[in-house]
Amino acid sequence: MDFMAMLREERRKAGLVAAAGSSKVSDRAVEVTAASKSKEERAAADPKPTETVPIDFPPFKHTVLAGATNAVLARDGLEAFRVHAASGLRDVWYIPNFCTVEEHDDMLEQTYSKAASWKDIRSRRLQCYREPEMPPWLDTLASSLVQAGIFSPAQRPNHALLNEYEPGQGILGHTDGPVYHSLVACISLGSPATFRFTERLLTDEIGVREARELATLLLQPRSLVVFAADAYREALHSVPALLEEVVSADVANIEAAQASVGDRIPRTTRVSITMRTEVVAPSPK
Ligand SMILES: O=C(O)CCC(=O)C(=O)O
Ligand SMILES: [Fe+2]
Repeated sequence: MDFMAMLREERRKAGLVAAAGSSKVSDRAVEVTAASKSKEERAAADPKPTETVPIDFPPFKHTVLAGATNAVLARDGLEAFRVHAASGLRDVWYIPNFCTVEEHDDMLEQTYSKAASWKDIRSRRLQCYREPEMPPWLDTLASSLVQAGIFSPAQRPNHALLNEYEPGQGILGHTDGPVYHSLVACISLGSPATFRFTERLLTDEIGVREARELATLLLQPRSLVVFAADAYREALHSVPALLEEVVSADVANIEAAQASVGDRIPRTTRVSITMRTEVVAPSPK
């Protein structure tokens, strides 16, 4: 498929992704709901919580992620990791080495374990989990994000979305929407990739003028990117569909990502884990 056709396809699919991201029940919950329909009907008068099915992931070897920068994070808070974008875009943080190599490999092993349930879309593959059906390893990640002070205990992430991108795949500019609190943390596994913020145009500006680029980041494996507030609400974020990254001078986190202008980095498979907090807890059906 040529690049323009791929973009058209991605645009068509973006609606489906948004729908998948905002649906109130996971695939597993749907299966459980369908299988126990008559039981549910009987239980209509009996407001017992719906039974959940344990997800049989292999044991996760870590109780908390212990990457080298976490000590700095615990001592100084997120401020030390703020991305200073020339556009003035605030509320984006880049944390290199958020997990160790061993933790990274363990998370990839969990991602590809037999218990994982993938949803295929044309432009990439997804796994989507939400409490109370979060696999133990993603629960550990949620705890680590609270321990690191990124999420407050009251807004512990209750939703995990895994995206797998093959070389040449990406995600078009989008916002994550009001379904979640306006704070996202995304850990990268496997390939490095560019992550870009662009201006969110008003309806009457679309097609009239080009959206401004607000910040380009290079996300290295084992890093965590966090964004919130205006970067969440007023900017679109995307991962360009590339076969190779060419690092330019406007990469806002070039030092923290330990890259140099002109570096060419071929894309391999990348898995991202996006952790968010749904505003309203899913109500048992
Ligand atoms: O893969 C990424 O880094 C971003 C994923 C993303 O934006 C999303 O799932 O909403
Ligand atoms: Fe997103």
